[in-house]
Amino acid sequence: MITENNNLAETDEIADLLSSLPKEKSWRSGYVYRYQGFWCPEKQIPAVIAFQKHFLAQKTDTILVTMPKSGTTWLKALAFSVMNRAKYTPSCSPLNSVNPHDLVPFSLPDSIKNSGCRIVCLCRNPFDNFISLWHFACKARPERLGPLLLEEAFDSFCNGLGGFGPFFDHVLGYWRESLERPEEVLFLTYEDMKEDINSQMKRLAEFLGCPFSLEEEADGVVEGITKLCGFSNLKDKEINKTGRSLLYFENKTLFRRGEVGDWVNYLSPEMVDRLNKLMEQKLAGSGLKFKTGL
Ligand SMILES: Nc1ncnc2c1ncn2[C@@H]1O[C@H](COP(=O)(O)OS(=O)(=O)O)[C@@H](OP(=O)(O)O)[C@H]1O
Repeated sequence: MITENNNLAETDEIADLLSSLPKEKSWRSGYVYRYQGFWCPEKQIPAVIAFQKHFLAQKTDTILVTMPKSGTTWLKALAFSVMNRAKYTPSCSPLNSVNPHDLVPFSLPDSIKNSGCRIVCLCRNPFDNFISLWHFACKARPERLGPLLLEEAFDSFCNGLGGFGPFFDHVLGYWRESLERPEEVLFLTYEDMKEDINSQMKRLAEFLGCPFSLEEEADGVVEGITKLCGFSNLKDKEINKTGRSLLYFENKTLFRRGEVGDWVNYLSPEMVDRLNKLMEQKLAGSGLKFKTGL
């Protein structure tokens, strides 16, 4: 009974909270609400609150932080493989039959900041991140809402919506933390990983406290893991062609092109100009620069 009453009280609290927050139509269905500065889908707000209230981070935890469509699946595969390499060689890795999202769960609350645990943040240039988000939203959007126009989605992305935005607030928050607390926060970019995955993975392993030994390097362990977690290898696994993870997403939607610079095929010169100006303005003085593939 007590639990039931508590649940009812919490439901009322959430309804009150939602009615007090700014809201906008979601790209997919329903609304997104601006909660603690970021745009969240309605159904995820109770989860965020519960997590912030109850999750206690331990110093030994490793937290992966990403914007949706910035390379989460890739980072989960790499971090899992690096940390478990003593247990699994690439040929017997669970990644051969399980999607990375089912090996590394989603998370993030307040105690993390003070726990001294490690945080790995992966970001992607906003041009490609937006295009990847848009493609995904087009697939996930119910048919009854009609097509999600590129122009409409772009405008809303620039206004801070889309994928837990504002994009730049999210990215800059973690960028600044990584400069202030480099032992606790590692900042990676999708573009650097595409350019040289072996050296970025060595940075990751060092940060996670399990650097590759000279012997491992000579034995090709680094290349073995980067190949296992590579786009074409994961994309071709049966589980990622036909399976579902995260309860409802089809795994195949997590693997589209996996390239830097695909946005040139979609954005008009006016859009590019608008996002370039926004990026310059938001990143000014921060020291953060994104490679866009041009
Ligand atoms: N292994 C690997 N290597 C390189 N790139 C990869 C990999 N896995 C997924 N991808 C590309 O990442 C984009 C999906 O982003 P996320 O994994 O963050 O999606 S999600 O937020 O978890 O739903 C999406 O980018 P786009 O192709 O540009 O849409 C995927 O194709």
